[in-house]
Amino acid sequence: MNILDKIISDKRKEVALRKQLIPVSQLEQSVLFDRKSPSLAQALRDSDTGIIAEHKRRSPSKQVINHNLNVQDVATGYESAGACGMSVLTDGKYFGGSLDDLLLARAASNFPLLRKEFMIDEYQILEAKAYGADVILLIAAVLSQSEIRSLSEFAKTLGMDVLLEVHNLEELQKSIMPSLDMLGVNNRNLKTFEVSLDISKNLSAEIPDEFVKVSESGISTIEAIKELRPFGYQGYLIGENFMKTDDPGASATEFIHKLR
Ligand SMILES: O=P(O)(O)OC[C@@H](O)[C@@H](O)c1c[nH]c2ccccc12
Repeated sequence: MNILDKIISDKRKEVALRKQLIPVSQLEQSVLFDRKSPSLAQALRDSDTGIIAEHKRRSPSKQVINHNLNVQDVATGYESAGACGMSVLTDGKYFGGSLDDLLLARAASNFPLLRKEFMIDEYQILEAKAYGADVILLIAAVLSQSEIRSLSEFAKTLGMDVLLEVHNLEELQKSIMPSLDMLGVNNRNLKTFEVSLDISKNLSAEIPDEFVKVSESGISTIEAIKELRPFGYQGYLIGENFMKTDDPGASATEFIHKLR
């Protein structure tokens, strides 16, 4: 079993338990449930820098990235840096995150928040909304075409944006559908952890223009973004490069300033 299969098999068990713990009716009572979600796709279209900054304490590929930060400080730091939005890892077992991280980020900021999670069930989308997310991630490598369709259409009924992540042409071709807002190309292979910006470069021409193109993972320099821009990318998802520092907000501020 590769790491992605393992994560998904654990996730199925986790979601089954969560459903028993907190019923949907309770999620729907969250004061955040009726909040209007700002659009990350629109923020990226309107931006000349396009940074989505991520909160990630650890990962299966890098082990510990940073365990000494306060997620609220990171959120305010990223927002004042001029990031278009923030991605908050909520998986606990492999990434050290939680839904409480999302809630705290929400309490500290007003910009679009992405729930970074391995989504397999509508229940997780309801959780995302209830804990203050505006955007969900769907990973084509672990979902069938009909699952992508039903999950993305469900998110749209809640007024959320959908970022669909692919890593190869086959995943992209099965996924293109009108209920998606952004197409993200993950430069990291989630099965082997190998990273290459060529993945974004090679797939860009196959992404229809109506979707905002996002390049994800392994981006740590201004040069990388300048290389990717001519391929039509308007969004850049950056985690480790900011999170490995003592002050991710300050690091994002400097990065975004240099991009302008
Ligand atoms: O830390 P990086 O290399 O800048 O990567 C950020 C983000 O793209 C990465 O965390 C990510 C992309 N897709 C994912 C899916 C699940 C978990 C994590 C991810």
